[in-house]
Amino acid sequence: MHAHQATPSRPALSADAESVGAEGLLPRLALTPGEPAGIGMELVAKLAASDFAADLIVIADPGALDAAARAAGIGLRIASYDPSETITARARGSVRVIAMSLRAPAVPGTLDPRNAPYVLATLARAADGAASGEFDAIVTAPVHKGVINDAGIPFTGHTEFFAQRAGRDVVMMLTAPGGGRAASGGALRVALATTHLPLSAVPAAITRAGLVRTLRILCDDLIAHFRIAAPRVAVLGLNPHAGEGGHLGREEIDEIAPAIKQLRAAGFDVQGPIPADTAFVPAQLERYDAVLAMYHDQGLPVLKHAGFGHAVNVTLGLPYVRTSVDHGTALDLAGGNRADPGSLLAAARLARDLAKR
Ligand SMILES: NC(=O)C1=CN([C@@H]2O[C@H](COP(=O)(O)OP(=O)(O)OC[C@H]3O[C@@H](n4cnc5c(N)ncnc54)[C@H](O)[C@@H]3O)[C@@H](O)[C@H]2O)C=CC1
Ligand SMILES: NCC(=O)COP(=O)(O)O
Repeated sequence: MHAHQATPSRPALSADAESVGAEGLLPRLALTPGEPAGIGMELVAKLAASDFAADLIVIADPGALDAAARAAGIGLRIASYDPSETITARARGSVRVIAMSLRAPAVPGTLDPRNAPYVLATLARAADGAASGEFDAIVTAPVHKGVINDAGIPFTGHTEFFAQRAGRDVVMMLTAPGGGRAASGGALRVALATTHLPLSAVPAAITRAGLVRTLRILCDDLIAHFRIAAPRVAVLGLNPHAGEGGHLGREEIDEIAPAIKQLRAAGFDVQGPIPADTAFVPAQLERYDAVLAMYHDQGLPVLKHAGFGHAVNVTLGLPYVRTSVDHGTALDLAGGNRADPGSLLAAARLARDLAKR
């Protein structure tokens, strides 16, 4: 059944066929467009208009999705989602939708806290469907963390939301094409020991036990899902010069080095603590498959400098695959058909690849 008709100008079948599964079924990806005042719906429409081979299940308000697509010059074919239906080909521009209703009209560029429960409901539906095996993976477009909190709902990010719902410890890792070790595909991979918390709270959050958990998840995932047989991981220090032997801070001595020692004793090739200011010079990066940064803005500026627009955020440690874009809601671009879908496409590709593995 078509909830919203709109014929794409050229409804060609997907040519991106290498990814079709052994039984000929397309992998089923749950897509959450995120903040309705941002660029998420436009990006989802642009992904749908491409020849990307997957069964795209968009969890969103269908009217708002259609309007955002039209504003970008895309005529989507929006069908209602029936879980019992599987598909072997997707026409360009076609998506299936799990309909959820906005609480207030979506106005590009203007946040409205009344839509926060809607945004979280889309994430919850995606998480529950992925956990039950209904979806092969989740791909998320950006949410606005501030407006969800403005609505009175404590929320720090997708990563923490999915971790809590799944009851798992997770690790945020971003991967950008190029800039990393050639032997493991050349990608620059930056994982974070801490995620969305005030800078003043970071030192107390850097603990030996937490780092051991994070490094185990990171190493295990690099081996199992990224097919790196014996990953080499660089662990950054927290303080300038990795603490300068304790003269510029003790976290390296008290927490970080003992965690590294524990991982090495368990057979993992984990090095550090390495001073963060030189860890990202090309000769250093060539030695490592991933870098563990101690906090968000220690690692992500470098990653985004290297690959903004093509990088992917992946949550390691979940019982299902979840990837996301490398950018935020870009309220300044919303509704203007100026949003680059490169990162969402890369996130969808990685989700599909990881789900196949
Ligand atoms: N995965 C997620 O849900 C993420 C959400 N955010 C949220 O986004 C909000 C806004 O964050 P900002 O720091 O302003 O970063 P932002 O990424 O939204 O914008 C930074 C700059 O990049 C540009 N930009 C972003 N995405 C683009 C795209 N696809 N194509 C072309 N240009 C693009 C924007 O126009 C702006 O100039 C934050 O409040 C945060 O909560 C931020 C990062 C990730
Ligand atoms: N800067 C990365 C970011 O904020 C993404 O967080 P999440 O919403 O994917 O947890």
